[in-house]
Amino acid sequence: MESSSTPVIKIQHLNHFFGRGEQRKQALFDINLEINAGEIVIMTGPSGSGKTTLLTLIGGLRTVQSGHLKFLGQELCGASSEQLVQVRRRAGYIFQAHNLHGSLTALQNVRMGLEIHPQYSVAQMKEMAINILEEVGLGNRLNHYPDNLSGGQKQRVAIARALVSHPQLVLADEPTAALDSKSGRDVVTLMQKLAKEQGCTILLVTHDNRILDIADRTVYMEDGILKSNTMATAKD
Ligand SMILES: Nc1ncnc2c1ncn2[C@@H]1O[C@H](COP(=O)(O)OP(=O)(O)OP(=O)(O)O)[C@@H](O)[C@H]1O
Repeated sequence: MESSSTPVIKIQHLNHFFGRGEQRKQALFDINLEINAGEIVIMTGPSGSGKTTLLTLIGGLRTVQSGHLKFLGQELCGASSEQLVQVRRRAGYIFQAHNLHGSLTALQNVRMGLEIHPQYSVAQMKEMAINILEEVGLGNRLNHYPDNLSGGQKQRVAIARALVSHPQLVLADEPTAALDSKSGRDVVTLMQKLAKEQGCTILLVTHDNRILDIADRTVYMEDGILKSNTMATAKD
């Protein structure tokens, strides 16, 4: 068991490269970052600055090549594929394009978020999926297919799917990009509320200046370098 003071994420001297030979290009340069349990951290920065690369490395979706990246004490540099699978089970993901399955209902999409967790029975999975869909305000849309939901509703299904298994870390990449201002705000407020209730940590990449105030801390990336790491001013 890791102690409660172990950061959820601890990154030291992380570098990342794409391509080989003459095409080889460095995308991340000596990244150092710690994220603590329960924090909401927003990552901003221009297009191409390395935000998605960093997010996918943290989530075990890409191989860590150089430096140290610990997820709940587990070193991901040199981790086996089985260890990476374990990491992915402990994180929830929300992307800009919600990535819902069009042929599955809202309820079935959310239940999928539990299918990699063998400890739950079919009945438990259904109950947990219904409960979280009710929490995100979609209790009356359980059997709707994504095509019959608005953008904001689809993103709420994606949030429900990411959070249904109570992950310790939620990684969100531009979750409001496809939404109008009001829906975008509603979606992040909901993420914030659920994360606080579940005690989970959120790392959210965004260009959306309207939602920066939900962060406990903002980190800024530029040209593959983590340029600033600022605590938010105290919220009332
Ligand atoms: N699969 C890849 N192969 C080669 N280069 C890549 C790959 N993915 C990203 N890159 C390069 O790495 C750099 C960082 O890209 P990344 O997608 O992480 O930036 P970003 O900050 O998330 O950008 P955006 O805000 O546009 O999503 C860019 O120069 C990009 O072209």
